[in-house]
Amino acid sequence: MYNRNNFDVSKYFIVGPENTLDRNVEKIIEAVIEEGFTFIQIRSKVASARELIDLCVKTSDIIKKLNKEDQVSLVVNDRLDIVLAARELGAKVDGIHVGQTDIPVEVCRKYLGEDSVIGLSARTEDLIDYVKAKDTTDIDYFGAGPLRPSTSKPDCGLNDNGEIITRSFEEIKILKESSDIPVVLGGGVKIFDLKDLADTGVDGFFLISAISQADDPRLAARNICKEWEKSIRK
Ligand SMILES: Cc1ncc(COP(=O)(O)OP(=O)(O)O)c(N)n1
Ligand SMILES: Cc1ncsc1CCOP(=O)(O)O
Ligand SMILES: [Mg+2]
Repeated sequence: MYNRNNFDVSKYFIVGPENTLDRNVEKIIEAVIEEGFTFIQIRSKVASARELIDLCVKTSDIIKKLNKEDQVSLVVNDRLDIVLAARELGAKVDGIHVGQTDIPVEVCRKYLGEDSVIGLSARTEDLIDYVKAKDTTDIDYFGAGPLRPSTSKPDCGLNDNGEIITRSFEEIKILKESSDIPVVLGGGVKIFDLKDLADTGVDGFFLISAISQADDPRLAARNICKEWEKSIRK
């Protein structure tokens, strides 16, 4: 029922109510899906559990209404409880995205089941080591980055000295070549990065602000999808 055997991380939009400049989150999600995005992550560090569950149910309804349940996957950032609660209310939430300090992948797999999508993130250089040393059986894709400092996640790429370490396209290419599961890259990604990103061979990009803070999110999503498709075809 969930999309584990059939998901596309190529055009991956992350959003929560704190990202949209007070504009309606569902409307932006609907526009982004209509324009061609293939993967949606609900992520909020401020919304209540009820708000998150409600947003999951509404997003699942949008995907269903657009008849894209097989083409567009929906996951929740960090919150296993929200995935389970939204499913209980009938939403098709395909899985979860977790990072290094979140609920372990094995625990997510146990509660979500074999057909759920589970993404894991870490800094690009840590993932290069991770793929060599660890078992990736329960992980369906890697979220890596950042490419640039991210205003949506200011701690992304922060090292122990308080510096933001961004990743070069060359490192991203090395990660992609060493990984046996899909790699999606994000953190400060803008439309003008897509060609270089596509050239690294990564399976997709993820972003928040390039769409959620754009004057016209629908137009931004359309242009970003077109640019990615053009870039991977070259
Ligand atoms: C696709 C994707 N990649 C990376 C992240 C970051 O996850 P994490 O490091 O756990 O940080 P938070 O997003 O929880 O602040 C992500 N969410 N999605
Ligand atoms: C969730 C997340 N994880 C790593 S960077 C990031 C935020 C990306 O947002 P933006 O595209 O606005 O930099
Ligand atoms: Mg997390």
